[in-house]
Amino acid sequence: MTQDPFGARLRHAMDTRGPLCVGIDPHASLLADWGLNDDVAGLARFTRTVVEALGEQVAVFKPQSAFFERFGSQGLAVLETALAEAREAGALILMDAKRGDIGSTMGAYADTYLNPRSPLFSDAVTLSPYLGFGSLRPALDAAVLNGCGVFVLALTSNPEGQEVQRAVRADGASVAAAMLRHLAAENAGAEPLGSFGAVVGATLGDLSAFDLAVNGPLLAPGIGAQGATPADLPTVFGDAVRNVVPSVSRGVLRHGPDAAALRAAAARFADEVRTAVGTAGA
Ligand SMILES: O=c1ccn([C@@H]2O[C@H](COP(=O)(O)O)[C@@H](O)[C@H]2O)c(=O)[nH]1
Repeated sequence: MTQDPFGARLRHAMDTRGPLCVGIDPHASLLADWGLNDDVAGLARFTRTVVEALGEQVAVFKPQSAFFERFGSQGLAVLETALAEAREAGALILMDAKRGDIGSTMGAYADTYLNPRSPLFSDAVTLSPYLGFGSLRPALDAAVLNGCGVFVLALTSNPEGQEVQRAVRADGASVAAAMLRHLAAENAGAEPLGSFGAVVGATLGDLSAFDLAVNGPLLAPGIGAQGATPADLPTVFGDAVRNVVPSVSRGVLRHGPDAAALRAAAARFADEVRTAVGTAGA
Protein backbone atom coordinates (compact mmCIF):
# COMPACT_ATOMS: atom_id res chain seq x y z
CA MET A 1 0.00 0.00 0.00
CA THR A 2 1.43 3.38 -0.96
CA GLN A 3 1.48 5.86 1.90
CA ASP A 4 0.95 9.61 1.67
CA PRO A 5 4.09 11.64 0.95
CA PHE A 6 6.37 12.07 3.93
CA GLY A 7 5.97 15.86 3.94
CA ALA A 8 2.20 15.54 4.32
CA ARG A 9 2.56 12.91 7.05
CA LEU A 10 5.10 15.01 8.89
CA ARG A 11 2.95 18.14 8.71
CA HIS A 12 0.03 16.17 10.13
CA ALA A 13 2.21 14.79 12.94
CA MET A 14 3.55 18.28 13.74
CA ASP A 15 0.03 19.72 13.80
CA THR A 16 -1.39 17.01 16.03
CA ARG A 17 1.55 16.17 18.32
CA GLY A 18 3.69 19.30 18.08
CA PRO A 19 6.93 19.41 16.09
CA LEU A 20 9.34 17.99 18.67
CA CYS A 21 11.72 15.24 17.56
CA VAL A 22 13.42 13.21 20.27
CA GLY A 23 16.69 11.55 19.39
CA ILE A 24 17.39 8.02 20.58
CA ASP A 25 21.11 8.21 21.31
CA PRO A 26 22.15 5.45 23.70
CA HIS A 27 25.53 6.89 24.67
CA ALA A 28 27.61 4.61 26.89
CA SER A 29 27.55 7.36 29.53
CA LEU A 30 23.74 7.49 29.47
CA LEU A 31 23.50 3.71 29.82
CA ALA A 32 25.70 4.04 32.90
CA ASP A 33 23.63 6.92 34.29
CA TRP A 34 20.53 4.77 33.86
CA GLY A 35 22.17 1.93 35.80
CA LEU A 36 22.48 -0.22 32.68
CA ASN A 37 25.42 -2.17 31.35
CA ASP A 38 27.11 -1.04 28.17
CA ASP A 39 26.00 -4.16 26.33
CA VAL A 40 23.19 -5.34 24.07
CA ALA A 41 20.81 -5.99 26.97
CA GLY A 42 21.44 -2.45 28.28
CA LEU A 43 20.95 -1.02 24.80
CA ALA A 44 17.65 -2.91 24.39
CA ARG A 45 16.33 -1.84 27.79
CA PHE A 46 17.27 1.81 27.18
CA THR A 47 15.71 1.91 23.74
CA ARG A 48 12.49 0.15 24.78
CA THR A 49 12.10 2.53 27.73
CA VAL A 50 12.39 5.61 25.49
CA VAL A 51 9.99 4.28 22.86
CA GLU A 52 7.42 3.15 25.43
CA ALA A 53 7.62 6.43 27.34
CA LEU A 54 7.46 8.81 24.37
CA GLY A 55 6.06 6.89 21.40
CA GLU A 56 2.56 8.30 21.75
CA GLN A 57 3.77 11.80 22.61
CA VAL A 58 6.35 12.97 20.11
CA ALA A 59 5.97 13.57 16.38
CA VAL A 60 9.29 12.04 15.42
CA PHE A 61 11.92 9.74 16.85
CA LYS A 62 15.44 10.10 15.50
CA PRO A 63 17.47 7.02 16.33
CA GLN A 64 21.17 7.71 15.94
CA SER A 65 22.30 4.67 13.99
CA ALA A 66 25.91 4.83 15.21
CA PHE A 67 24.94 3.94 18.77
CA PHE A 68 23.28 0.74 17.54
CA GLU A 69 25.89 -0.15 14.92
CA ARG A 70 28.60 -0.21 17.58
CA PHE A 71 27.04 -3.45 18.86
CA GLY A 72 27.10 -5.06 15.40
CA SER A 73 24.24 -7.25 14.21
CA GLN A 74 22.74 -7.51 17.69
CA GLY A 75 22.61 -3.73 17.97
CA LEU A 76 20.87 -3.52 14.61
CA ALA A 77 18.34 -6.11 15.81
CA VAL A 78 17.54 -3.82 18.75
CA LEU A 79 17.12 -0.95 16.31
CA GLU A 80 14.79 -3.00 14.10
CA THR A 81 12.58 -3.84 17.08
CA ALA A 82 12.51 -0.18 18.11
CA LEU A 83 11.40 0.89 14.64
CA ALA A 84 8.46 -1.53 14.76
CA GLU A 85 7.45 -0.41 18.26
CA ALA A 86 7.77 3.29 17.43
CA ARG A 87 5.67 2.86 14.31
CA GLU A 88 3.05 0.98 16.33
CA ALA A 89 2.89 3.93 18.76
CA GLY A 90 2.31 6.34 15.87
CA ALA A 91 5.63 8.20 15.85
CA LEU A 92 7.47 8.89 12.62
CA ILE A 93 11.00 7.59 12.34
CA LEU A 94 13.88 9.64 11.03
CA MET A 95 16.94 7.43 10.85
CA ASP A 96 20.01 9.52 11.57
CA ALA A 97 22.52 7.62 9.47
CA LYS A 98 24.14 10.50 7.53
CA ARG A 99 24.97 8.27 4.60
CA GLY A 100 26.73 9.56 1.51
CA ASP A 101 28.40 7.80 -1.43
CA ILE A 102 28.51 7.57 -5.20
CA GLY A 103 25.10 7.09 -6.77
CA SER A 104 25.35 3.34 -7.34
CA THR A 105 26.10 2.74 -3.66
CA MET A 106 23.52 5.32 -2.63
CA GLY A 107 21.03 2.96 -4.27
CA ALA A 108 21.93 0.35 -1.66
CA TYR A 109 21.47 2.88 1.14
CA ALA A 110 18.10 3.78 -0.33
CA ASP A 111 17.21 0.07 -0.28
CA THR A 112 18.29 -0.12 3.36
CA TYR A 113 16.31 2.80 4.74
CA LEU A 114 13.65 3.69 2.18
CA ASN A 115 12.44 0.33 0.89
CA PRO A 116 9.40 -1.00 2.76
CA ARG A 117 10.79 -4.55 2.49
CA SER A 118 13.90 -3.66 4.51
CA PRO A 119 14.02 -4.37 8.26
CA LEU A 120 15.49 -0.89 8.73
CA PHE A 121 12.75 0.82 6.72
CA SER A 122 12.22 4.32 8.10
CA ASP A 123 9.99 7.26 7.28
CA ALA A 124 13.05 9.36 6.48
CA VAL A 125 16.83 9.27 6.61
CA THR A 126 19.63 11.82 6.97
CA LEU A 127 22.08 11.96 4.07
CA SER A 128 25.35 13.74 3.43
CA PRO A 129 25.51 15.58 0.08
CA TYR A 130 29.27 16.04 0.02
CA LEU A 131 29.74 13.63 -2.86
CA GLY A 132 27.52 16.04 -4.76
CA PHE A 133 23.79 16.55 -4.44
CA GLY A 134 23.26 14.52 -7.62
CA SER A 135 24.76 11.45 -5.92
CA LEU A 136 21.66 11.39 -3.71
CA ARG A 137 19.32 10.82 -6.67
CA PRO A 138 18.63 7.11 -5.99
CA ALA A 139 17.50 7.98 -2.46
CA LEU A 140 15.43 10.96 -3.62
CA ASP A 141 13.69 8.71 -6.17
CA ALA A 142 13.10 5.94 -3.61
CA ALA A 143 11.66 8.49 -1.20
CA VAL A 144 9.13 9.68 -3.78
CA LEU A 145 8.22 6.10 -4.68
CA ASN A 146 7.67 4.97 -1.11
CA GLY A 147 6.27 8.08 0.57
CA CYS A 148 9.47 8.71 2.50
CA GLY A 149 11.64 11.71 3.22
CA VAL A 150 15.28 12.67 3.08
CA PHE A 151 17.08 15.22 5.25
CA VAL A 152 20.23 16.60 3.67
CA LEU A 153 23.04 18.07 5.77
CA ALA A 154 23.14 21.75 4.91
CA LEU A 155 24.30 23.76 7.96
CA THR A 156 25.16 21.33 10.73
CA SER A 157 25.11 22.24 14.39
CA ASN A 158 28.84 21.65 14.98
CA PRO A 159 31.28 24.53 14.46
CA GLU A 160 33.63 22.34 12.37
CA GLY A 161 30.99 22.02 9.66
CA GLN A 162 31.48 25.60 8.55
CA GLU A 163 34.76 25.02 6.68
CA VAL A 164 32.92 22.82 4.20
CA GLN A 165 29.39 24.17 4.29
CA ARG A 166 30.26 27.87 4.10
CA ALA A 167 32.95 27.43 1.47
CA VAL A 168 32.16 29.59 -1.54
CA ARG A 169 31.83 27.99 -4.96
CA ALA A 170 32.97 29.41 -8.29
CA ASP A 171 29.46 30.82 -8.87
CA GLY A 172 29.66 32.81 -5.62
CA ALA A 173 27.16 30.67 -3.70
CA SER A 174 28.18 28.89 -0.53
CA VAL A 175 27.98 25.10 -0.56
CA ALA A 176 25.16 25.23 2.00
CA ALA A 177 23.19 27.77 -0.03
CA ALA A 178 23.52 25.53 -3.07
CA MET A 179 22.22 22.53 -1.10
CA LEU A 180 19.24 24.58 0.07
CA ARG A 181 18.55 25.60 -3.53
CA HIS A 182 18.61 21.96 -4.64
CA LEU A 183 16.11 21.08 -1.90
CA ALA A 184 13.81 23.94 -2.87
CA ALA A 185 13.82 22.62 -6.44
CA GLU A 186 12.97 19.08 -5.26
CA ASN A 187 10.10 20.42 -3.14
CA ALA A 188 8.67 22.79 -5.75
CA GLY A 189 4.87 22.70 -5.76
CA ALA A 190 4.57 20.21 -2.88
CA GLU A 191 1.71 20.79 -0.46
CA PRO A 192 1.34 21.11 2.47
CA LEU A 193 5.09 20.49 2.85
CA GLY A 194 7.77 18.92 0.69
CA SER A 195 9.42 15.65 1.68
CA PHE A 196 13.00 16.85 1.24
CA GLY A 197 14.38 18.55 4.30
CA ALA A 198 17.56 20.25 5.38
CA VAL A 199 19.53 19.75 8.56
CA VAL A 200 20.17 23.20 10.00
CA GLY A 201 21.61 23.46 13.49
CA ALA A 202 19.74 25.45 16.12
CA THR A 203 23.16 26.50 17.45
CA LEU A 204 24.07 28.71 14.51
CA GLY A 205 22.62 32.11 15.39
CA ASP A 206 21.19 34.42 12.76
CA LEU A 207 20.99 32.61 9.42
CA SER A 208 19.27 35.38 7.49
CA ALA A 209 22.08 35.22 4.92
CA PHE A 210 20.65 31.85 3.81
CA ASP A 211 17.38 31.25 2.04
CA LEU A 212 15.75 28.65 4.26
CA ALA A 213 12.46 28.75 2.34
CA VAL A 214 12.91 25.29 0.82
CA ASN A 215 9.22 24.32 1.19
CA GLY A 216 10.40 21.38 3.24
CA PRO A 217 11.14 20.54 6.85
CA LEU A 218 14.18 21.93 8.64
CA LEU A 219 15.57 19.51 11.19
CA ALA A 220 17.12 21.58 13.97
CA PRO A 221 19.51 19.57 16.17
CA GLY A 222 21.63 21.21 18.83
CA ILE A 223 18.95 21.99 21.40
CA GLY A 224 19.81 20.92 24.93
CA ALA A 225 23.27 19.41 25.35
CA GLN A 226 24.84 21.49 22.56
CA GLY A 227 23.60 24.71 24.11
CA ALA A 228 20.77 25.94 21.91
CA THR A 229 17.31 26.48 23.37
CA PRO A 230 13.83 26.58 21.82
CA ALA A 231 13.87 30.36 22.40
CA ASP A 232 16.67 30.59 19.80
CA LEU A 233 14.52 29.15 17.00
CA PRO A 234 12.88 32.38 15.75
CA THR A 235 16.27 34.13 15.53
CA VAL A 236 17.91 31.25 13.72
CA PHE A 237 15.09 30.37 11.34
CA GLY A 238 13.16 33.62 10.84
CA ASP A 239 10.07 33.15 8.68
CA ALA A 240 10.92 29.49 8.09
CA VAL A 241 10.36 28.65 11.75
CA ARG A 242 6.97 27.05 11.03
CA ASN A 243 8.74 24.26 9.16
CA VAL A 244 11.28 23.57 11.89
CA VAL A 245 11.46 20.16 13.55
CA PRO A 246 13.44 20.89 16.74
CA SER A 247 15.48 17.89 17.80
CA VAL A 248 16.67 17.02 21.30
CA SER A 249 18.50 13.87 22.36
CA ARG A 250 20.56 14.05 25.58
CA GLY A 251 18.49 16.97 26.87
CA VAL A 252 15.55 14.58 27.23
CA LEU A 253 17.34 11.25 27.67
CA ARG A 254 19.30 12.40 30.72
CA HIS A 255 16.02 12.43 32.65
CA GLY A 256 15.58 8.64 32.34
CA PRO A 257 15.11 5.88 33.14
CA ASP A 258 11.91 7.01 34.85
CA ALA A 259 9.22 7.10 32.15
CA ALA A 260 7.26 9.93 33.76
CA ALA A 261 10.41 12.05 34.00
CA LEU A 262 11.20 11.40 30.33
CA ARG A 263 7.67 12.40 29.37
CA ALA A 264 7.85 15.54 31.51
CA ALA A 265 11.19 16.56 29.98
CA ALA A 266 9.88 16.12 26.44
CA ALA A 267 6.71 18.03 27.37
CA ARG A 268 8.80 20.91 28.75
CA PHE A 269 10.77 21.19 25.51
CA ALA A 270 7.55 20.96 23.51
CA ASP A 271 6.01 23.77 25.58
CA GLU A 272 9.08 25.95 25.14
CA VAL A 273 8.97 25.34 21.39
CA ARG A 274 5.28 26.22 21.29
CA THR A 275 5.91 29.43 23.20
CA ALA A 276 8.86 30.44 21.01
CA VAL A 277 7.41 29.46 17.65
CA GLY A 278 3.85 30.48 18.45
CA THR A 279 4.93 34.06 19.00
CA ALA A 280 7.44 34.21 16.15
CA GLY A 281 6.56 36.86 13.61
CA ALA A 282 3.45 37.84 15.59
O1 LIG B 1 24.03 18.96 12.53
C1 LIG B 1 23.78 17.96 13.21
C2 LIG B 1 23.24 16.81 12.66
C3 LIG B 1 22.94 15.77 13.47
N1 LIG B 1 23.17 15.81 14.80
C4 LIG B 1 22.80 14.64 15.61
O2 LIG B 1 21.74 15.01 16.49
C5 LIG B 1 21.94 14.44 17.76
C6 LIG B 1 22.19 15.54 18.77
O3 LIG B 1 22.23 15.00 20.06
P1 LIG B 1 22.16 15.93 21.38
O4 LIG B 1 22.35 14.95 22.48
O5 LIG B 1 20.79 16.57 21.41
O6 LIG B 1 23.25 16.91 21.27
C7 LIG B 1 23.09 13.47 17.63
O7 LIG B 1 22.59 12.21 17.25
C8 LIG B 1 23.90 14.05 16.48
O8 LIG B 1 24.62 13.07 15.78
C9 LIG B 1 23.70 16.94 15.35
O9 LIG B 1 23.92 17.04 16.57
N2 LIG B 1 23.99 17.98 14.54
